Amino acid sequence: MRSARPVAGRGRIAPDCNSTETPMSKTRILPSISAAVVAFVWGVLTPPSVYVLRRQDIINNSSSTDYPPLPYPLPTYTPCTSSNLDNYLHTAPVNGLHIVCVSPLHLGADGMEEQLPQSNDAQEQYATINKVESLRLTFYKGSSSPPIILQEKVGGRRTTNGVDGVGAGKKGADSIDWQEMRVQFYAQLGLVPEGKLQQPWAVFTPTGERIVGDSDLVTSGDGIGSNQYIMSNIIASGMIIVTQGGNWVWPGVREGFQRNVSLSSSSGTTKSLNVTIETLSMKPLVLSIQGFLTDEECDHIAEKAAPNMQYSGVTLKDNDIGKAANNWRTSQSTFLSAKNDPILTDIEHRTASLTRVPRNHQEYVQVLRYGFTEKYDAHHDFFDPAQYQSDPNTLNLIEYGKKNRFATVFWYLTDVEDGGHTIFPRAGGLPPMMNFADCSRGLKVKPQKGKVIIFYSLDASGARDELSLHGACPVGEGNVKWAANKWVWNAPMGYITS
Ligand SMILES: O=C(O)CCC(=O)C(=O)O
Ligand SMILES: [Fe+2]
Repeated sequence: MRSARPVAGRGRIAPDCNSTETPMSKTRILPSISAAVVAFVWGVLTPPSVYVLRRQDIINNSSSTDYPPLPYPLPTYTPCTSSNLDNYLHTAPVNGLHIVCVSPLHLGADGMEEQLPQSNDAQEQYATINKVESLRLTFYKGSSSPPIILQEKVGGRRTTNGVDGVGAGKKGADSIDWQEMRVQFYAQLGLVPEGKLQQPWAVFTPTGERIVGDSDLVTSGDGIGSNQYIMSNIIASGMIIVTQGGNWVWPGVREGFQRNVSLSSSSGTTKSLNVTIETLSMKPLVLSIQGFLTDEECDHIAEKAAPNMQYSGVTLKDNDIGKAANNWRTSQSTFLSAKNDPILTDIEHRTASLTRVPRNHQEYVQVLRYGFTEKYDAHHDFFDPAQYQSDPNTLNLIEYGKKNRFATVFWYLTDVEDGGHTIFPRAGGLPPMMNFADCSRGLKVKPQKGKVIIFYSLDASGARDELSLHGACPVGEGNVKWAANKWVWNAPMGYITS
């Protein structure tokens, strides 16, 4: 069952087509790396330094000037206070999940560096975005604390007299070059670029809105996707999250951790929904959300699927070719398209909002029905290319491993009184199994109508998580379990386009 981790590609860093800077080269990266080493040693040898905020009259000035609004909304400001950080930091490093705190700075009238205000007040935000000349960045590699806190400053563009931010040089968000900041991210967080088997890393707000990805082309001007857009969003957000895998992963924090999250509706037709995401397991990452689906929605899905349910297959691995699927899986299933079905369409949008992964990464929903004794032995939802070497269709689909099922959003459509648990037999790092039908070990999730769980088959770095092994335990007498798989890939797949 085990497989090699995808080898991260080490391609060149694509220069931004519209950048006025020269493409990055080793000569630019090397000083950054030395700076990173110094910063690292500094960070390890000294306690985390708290930047001392110098009061400045800039705060008073900010209301006296009217700054024009930006042509896009800015994210909510999340200050890196210890209580906010508590919602993102882990006691052990998480592979591929990083936190960066961003403080905007400028040189005050006295030539001293000053921290600019950050808040949710629009005028204050615009003032800061117009005045910023450099940033102080605090890196939490692996989103763990303590101890790796590094401080780095990204300077503003060089001005005519060669000093950052002084004289006739540019001010404002556009004076800070995303390309330069990107180099710091590579150096400080140990990121790897997009490669044959690696999706590009990406930057998000703490609520999972994507700001920019490493392979994004930066557009010119000041619209969405421009340098100004990226920097304004990063500054306004205050805290930002970087995932090496390029897709949002809700930080699990610890078992039992609860996070309140607001979900957007599909097209303004339904009201938004507030849910609580609870961490059931850290390894693998399994999250649970009660009341995600209404009873009516659950019934609608099961009724719609019922006429087409079939005892059906699994994608056979090389070693299993010739074997019948009911060796492992005795349930019935069918795929449902949401086309012309406003209820399903709405749930797909809600699922996209819940995962913060766009809807075009989803497969059609696969509805499942288990009668008495029916089950699905432990398996992974990802495809390990090593196990599909004689299946060119699967290999092409997954691009030899660059693309894969990333997360499963599993919808429970009925209550089940006896049996029918979803089981994660390696939860917490338990050893590999000998008997894949063993329902006696690991984390067991009881089916409850309207509840969903999210489990991540790929970790935040994009690597396949062997611990995401899971199965469905046999259903007890007199019970029927209806449920559904909403598989979310790590890249757009073209199944769902509209
Ligand atoms: O029914 C369950 O609880 C899990 C089903 C499953 O893992 C699958 O269909 O891939
Ligand atoms: Fe599964």
